Amino acid sequence: MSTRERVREAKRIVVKLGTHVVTHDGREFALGRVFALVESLAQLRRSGRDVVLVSSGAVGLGRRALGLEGELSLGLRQACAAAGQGRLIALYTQAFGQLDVEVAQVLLTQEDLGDPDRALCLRTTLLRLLELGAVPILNENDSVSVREIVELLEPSSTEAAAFGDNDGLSARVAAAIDADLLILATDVDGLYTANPRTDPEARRIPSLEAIDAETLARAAGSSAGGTGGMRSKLEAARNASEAGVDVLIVDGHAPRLIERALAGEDLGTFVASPERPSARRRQIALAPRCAGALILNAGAIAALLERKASLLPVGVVGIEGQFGTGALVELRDETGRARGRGLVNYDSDACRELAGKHSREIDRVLGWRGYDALITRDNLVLGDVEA
Ligand SMILES: Nc1ncnc2c1ncn2[C@@H]1O[C@H](COP(=O)(O)OP(=O)(O)O)[C@@H](O)[C@H]1O
Ligand SMILES: N[C@@H](CCC(=O)OP(=O)(O)O)C(=O)O
Repeated sequence: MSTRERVREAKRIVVKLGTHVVTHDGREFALGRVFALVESLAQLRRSGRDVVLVSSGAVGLGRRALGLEGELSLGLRQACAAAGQGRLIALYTQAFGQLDVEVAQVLLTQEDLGDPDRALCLRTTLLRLLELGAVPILNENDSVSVREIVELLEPSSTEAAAFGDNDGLSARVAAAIDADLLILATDVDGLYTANPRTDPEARRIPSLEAIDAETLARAAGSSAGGTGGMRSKLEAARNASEAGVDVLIVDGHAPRLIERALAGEDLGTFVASPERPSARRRQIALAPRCAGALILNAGAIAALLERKASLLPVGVVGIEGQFGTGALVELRDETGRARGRGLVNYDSDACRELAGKHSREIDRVLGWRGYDALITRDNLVLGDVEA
């Protein structure tokens, strides 16, 4: 599957908005920009995709509310985060609520993500929220976070550097919930050959196969008020892609950013995950049982085997069982022989309505439109797998 197709087909998406996307100058809420992004994300959610938002901005909003100017000590930053976080989530709750999408706040520390029990609780909480149609909104729990204290005490320690900010947090969350795509929205449209604010010759790098020491060396410095800088985005991108998540670094100020990114437009820097197909294939092949079955005609079987195509509704002649979106189903030919397995993009009722139809009819048949395929290529495993 090409880069563009992978982005287009992403079903579970984590979007991280940096301080300079959420605010003007690190303190004033960027109402128009954020509400436009909320509209796009609500639309994604309503189209059946899972959306998790990681939003910075608490310190900036709190700083404004408390009337604080200039450099802030760690204690004051933590106090600002406490004052700003409530305002931030209130704005999101209002905005998503106007579009009939519920939100749920989760505040995290790096310790939460490092502890297996707490990480499992987090995964379960997020997956339940997604099943319920909500958009979880995450931020680091700055007021109790010891990360920055570690950084202050040991500024050069590699451990301190490994404790990222919301870039690192969003990468770990994306990995924990098996997200397909992580969008890091910042104030620059991707990684450049050098910092574009200081080097007018710098050129954008549209995609990266691997993030090595040379790539990391290109990224230094953050904009005033942000904490991570491009380097922390690249480290986050490396961690996420190693865990099977594709990553897109984009300019959060660009109009209709989410729609254009998901349409496959060349917008920022794309970091493809080399792991994804095999990790996903293993998961599908090894799952103990299927929730139902799709019966395919000969043309569909040939398309899957010979053209490595996704499974379109037009090639499906029957459905067995009741299952939800994302369930694992068996694929059988018309003689009843098992030919593979896959994770379905539609529930069994929708599959029954769509069977035998052309993908262009999905809107008309269902009254809404998700994916063109019933099972996308990445979520298919063909050949002998246990039924
Ligand atoms: N090679 C590079 N390419 C792009 N941006 C870079 C590069 N090196 C450093 N930067 C800086 O990284 C900044 C983005 O990081 P940051 O300010 O932390 O964003 P955010 O607040 O969204 O997390 C850019 O504004 C830019 O000045
Ligand atoms: N947790 C902090 C943001 C920390 C952070 O990661 O900032 P940024 O690098 O701008 O995404 C806040 O809400 O202000």
